Amino acid sequence: MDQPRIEAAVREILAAIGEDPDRDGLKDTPARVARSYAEVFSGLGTDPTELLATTFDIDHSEMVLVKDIDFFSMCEHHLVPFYGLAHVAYIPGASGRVTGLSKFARLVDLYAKRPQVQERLTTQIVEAIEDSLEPAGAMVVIEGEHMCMSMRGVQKPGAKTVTSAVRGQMRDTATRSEAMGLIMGGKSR
Ligand SMILES: Nc1nc2c(ncn2[C@@H]2O[C@H](COP(=O)(O)OP(=O)(O)OP(=O)(O)O)[C@@H](O)[C@H]2O)c(=O)[nH]1
Ligand SMILES: [Zn+2]
Repeated sequence: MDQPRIEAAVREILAAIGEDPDRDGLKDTPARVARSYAEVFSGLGTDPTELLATTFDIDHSEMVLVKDIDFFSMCEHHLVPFYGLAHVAYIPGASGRVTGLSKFARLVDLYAKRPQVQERLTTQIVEAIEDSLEPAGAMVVIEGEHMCMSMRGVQKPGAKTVTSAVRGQMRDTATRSEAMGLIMGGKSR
């Protein structure tokens, strides 16, 4: 990431809104924002296949659900945060490939830490699971609150956007409603 370029751009924005970028409270802000963006956008250029490369042979052919994974992302339209909970479920496939549970949370972060829209975030996670684990089925559900809808614009704090992407056997009505029941029984922000 080009940190000096971010610093110059932030300095320019501060000047453009009528602030004095050299006043005491703001003089370190461009560098702080540059460091902060390096963190917030650290998912750019990272490869999900590496993340899901560690797999084990565990004899389990039923659904595995990792739910209530906190995420923070940045709306690509307004560059303000959207955040909430991601839920990831899959049914191991014929290959028997199963990965460590933490990898699903890492996968959510990998795609969240980019300029995003919630629909693409949802699809990218499910597709990475499909490609790497070749599961019999997979499902990702994301509940997000968008700051661009609360602090500005339409100003509706608390409005939640729910997106889902469902593949393979997870599309079966009974399996899908079992997963949704387990997900919705949990915490909600
Ligand atoms: N589909 C989708 N839309 C999003 C997401 N995040 C933000 N948006 C929407 O992107 C839209 C951008 O609309 P524009 O009309 O181009 O921009 P705007 O004038 O700032 O829109 P308002 O937010 O309505 O003030 C808005 O309706 C946002 O609510 C997302 O993850 N998915
Ligand atoms: Zn937005």
